Amino acid sequence: MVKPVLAVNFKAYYPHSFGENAYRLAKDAVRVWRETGVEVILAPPFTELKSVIEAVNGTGVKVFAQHADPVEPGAVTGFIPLEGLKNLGVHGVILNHSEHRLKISDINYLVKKARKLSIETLVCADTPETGAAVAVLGPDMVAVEPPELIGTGVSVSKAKPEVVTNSVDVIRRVNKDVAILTGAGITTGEDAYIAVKLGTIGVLVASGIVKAKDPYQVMKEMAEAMLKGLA
Ligand SMILES: O=C[C@H](O)COP(=O)(O)O
Repeated sequence: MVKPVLAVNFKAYYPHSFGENAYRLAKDAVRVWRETGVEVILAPPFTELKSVIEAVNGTGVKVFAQHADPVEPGAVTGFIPLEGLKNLGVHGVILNHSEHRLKISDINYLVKKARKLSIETLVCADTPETGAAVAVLGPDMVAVEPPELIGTGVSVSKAKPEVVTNSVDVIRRVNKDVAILTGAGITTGEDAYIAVKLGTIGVLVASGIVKAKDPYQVMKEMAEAMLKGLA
């Protein structure tokens, strides 16, 4: 059976995403990975990458940066080249998140360069059509997220299931292999269950986990629901 993907974007919620909270979230994710075997991806803020990488060291949990800049290392003050992320030990990078958009030419540059550096790419898109446009570039994963539902707690899989099914449809026409994720408003196990039932392989979640009273319970519930959905 193909493993479902639980990708957790910490964003920059304060204090939830920082310091001891980020470390604890990473340890909770390791527990969920051990107990369920789902593919868990964590995307902490840049400032927490090192501690989260240490927290998951020796496990199957992957750590992604939330963004990278389309630059070569050098005189680029404040920019983040992929080489720096590689050096830190990240497994992958999120590109073109709705809150940090990139031009399509820059996504192309970063996807190709990341592949050369053995860094996985999770490219976000706001519509099924944009999802297909970025899938053509050959990333490892595409997440389609309607921006109006992000952070609302209203799940795209329930409120706009046609966005999910259309995404699978148009993305599969141009790329047979890319992993397709559902994102925006995913909050419960049921939201994640519906996302896989609609044809995607996992979910990209932020507030529903990061701001939860018990992030471990929510991650576990989502992981188990997706396993059930794919069985
Ligand atoms: O990267 C995560 C997405 O933007 C979804 O955010 P959300 O789960 O808070 O709606």
